[in-house]
Amino acid sequence: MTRTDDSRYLKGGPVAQRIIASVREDAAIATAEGFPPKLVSITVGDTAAVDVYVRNQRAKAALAGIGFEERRFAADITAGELEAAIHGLNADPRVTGIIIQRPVPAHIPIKTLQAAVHPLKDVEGMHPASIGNIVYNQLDLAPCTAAASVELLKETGLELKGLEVVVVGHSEIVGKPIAFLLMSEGATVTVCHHMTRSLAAHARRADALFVAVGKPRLIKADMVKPGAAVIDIGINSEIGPDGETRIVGDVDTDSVKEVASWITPVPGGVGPLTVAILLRNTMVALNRQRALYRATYGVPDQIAAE
Ligand SMILES: Nc1nc(=O)c2c([nH]1)NC[C@@H]1CN(c3ccc(C(=O)N[C@@H](CCC(=O)O)C(=O)O)cc3)C=[N+]21
Repeated sequence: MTRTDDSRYLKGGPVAQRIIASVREDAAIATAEGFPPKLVSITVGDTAAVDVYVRNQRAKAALAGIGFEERRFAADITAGELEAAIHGLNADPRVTGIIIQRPVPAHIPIKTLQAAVHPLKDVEGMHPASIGNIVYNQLDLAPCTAAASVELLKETGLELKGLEVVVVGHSEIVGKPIAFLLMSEGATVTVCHHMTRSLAAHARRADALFVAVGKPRLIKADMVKPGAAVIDIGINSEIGPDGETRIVGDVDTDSVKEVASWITPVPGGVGPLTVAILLRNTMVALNRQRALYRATYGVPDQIAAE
């Protein structure tokens, strides 16, 4: 079976297209009503790791009718200067959403930057208040990669209530938010990480296995329960047998696909959906800003009725 025809592959592209089409309708209405959505991307220093992501953000934002502006800062900028730039974007009514591309240089504390983004403009869902909302089961604006991964699992049609899920990797931006999203959906979640004693023993019990650690082919066929859904969030570049650089995930896809019932390809799985969710989050942010605007300046019902 060829890679593209195999129905075991859970592809992100079609789901992303659906989301982008619906974002496009909402963005057109908002624009006609005088609230054009706009996303600002911040990259700091060497951006090789995020170039693909930013390129796709720009292309898909254009498709969706969302404005996109990239701000690049030199690696030696201070945290204070960056915070000031973020505060400027917070105060700019033309800016709907701000995304700080990771990683940033080591001398810049990423948490300080994430906390500097106004929660109403936090389209990436990484402000402490946004993460808090996830813990409190308010799920409509979640970190994009985590939300994309969970959305792909839902494409399988598996009942999430009571599902045995294992998440490998406990990063703030992927593993932890996935665990919270799935707990909210009623799944039984086990989170494994570099100190976990027997990764294989845990992984083999999973009906759905999420992997986000950045280790090529960490997950082999004998670590996967037959019939499981495997969501591969890894993005690793390596030199292939042909001498070309290629992107591979954290799962040994060729062997695992013989055991699993569903598996996300890399590329073409979680990645494209991540970008679509970012755009959807931008519309969620815009709607919250508009609600605040209405609450502040809208004509109260009693006066309107007179
Ligand atoms: N604050 C922050 N949030 C992130 O979510 C974040 C980040 N920083 N820094 C970088 C990583 C990487 N990342 C990708 C998302 C989509 C694709 C993507 O669209 N991939 C396509 C590749 C298509 C192509 O090669 O053009 C695919 O998988 O099919 C890639 C990479 C998000 N990240």
